[in-house]
Amino acid sequence: MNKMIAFLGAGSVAEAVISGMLRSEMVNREQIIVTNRSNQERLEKMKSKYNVQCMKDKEKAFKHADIVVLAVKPNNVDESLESIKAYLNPKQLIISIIAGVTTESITNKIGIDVAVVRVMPNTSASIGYSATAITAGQFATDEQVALVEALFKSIGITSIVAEDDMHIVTAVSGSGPAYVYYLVEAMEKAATDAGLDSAIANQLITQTIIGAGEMLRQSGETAVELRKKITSAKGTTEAGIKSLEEANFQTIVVESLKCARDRSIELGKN
Ligand SMILES: NC(=O)C1=CN([C@@H]2O[C@H](COP(=O)(O)OP(=O)(O)OC[C@H]3O[C@@H](n4cnc5c(N)ncnc54)[C@H](O)[C@@H]3O)[C@@H](O)[C@H]2O)C=CC1
Ligand SMILES: O=C(O)[C@@H]1CCC=N1
Repeated sequence: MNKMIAFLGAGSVAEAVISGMLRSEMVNREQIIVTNRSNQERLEKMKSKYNVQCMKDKEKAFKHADIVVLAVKPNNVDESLESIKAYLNPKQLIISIIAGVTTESITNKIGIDVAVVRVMPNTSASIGYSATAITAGQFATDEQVALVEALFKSIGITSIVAEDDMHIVTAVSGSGPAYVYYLVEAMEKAATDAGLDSAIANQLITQTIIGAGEMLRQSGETAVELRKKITSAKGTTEAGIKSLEEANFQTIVVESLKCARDRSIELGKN
């Protein structure tokens, strides 16, 4: 891949995607340009950490880029696109990582018939473990979608989805790692409250999460089947699961993801 990729926004997800792509050697550091609104310190950090091209001059950054990656918060879409749209042209490929905002709305804001492909990766991109959903906008060709797939396959797995499904995808796999970390926080609290050394607790819990993830991937069994194998009659797991059931754990999780999905819909409307 010998294209120039310019990032609008240098936050958490931009860093995860950039570090993952560099790690995979899909692109090299000279192909990556990073811009931000005003945080010079952040650009300097990206420069020193990844040695990518960091610049304030948006004309220089975006005019000659082949691919433009939008990695700003949904509430910064209007002003940030306004600041670069004069430098964009119909031959470029726009990749939007922004939650909620449709490809149509981005095309309209840019004001030219340019290809927009919307993606929803997650922060595990930084180690090549992103789960990325991809959806194509009106002007994106099959070739451009294939290019986006190849780029994001370098940082994990990809799925092509209908644009309307991006809201639930954002709840499930975009925000998903945060729910897992939240569960880990609770497990660590339980372990240390019971007197276990925190470093030992962290090591055991981390490996437990990795092992469970790999079992889901490798065993060919469903989550229910795997759970049942651990749940001995009258045993410890049964006691723990019973307590989760009494607290309506599944309802709570379903409700949480619904809130995240609704928020994605709301972000798109605003
Ligand atoms: N953090 C995550 O795990 C994921 C985030 N996303 C989406 O990615 C986008 C970025 O999220 P984060 O990286 O978490 O946010 P962040 O707040 O860490 O980064 C956003 C960046 O955009 C920059 N920015 C704001 N206005 C700008 C402008 N006018 N010109 C240039 N840069 C500007 C900010 O300075 C900041 O560096 C959001 O739309 C979010 O929905 C998508 C998938 C996962
Ligand atoms: O919290 C957010 O809005 C973004 C979208 C998915 C993950 N983080």
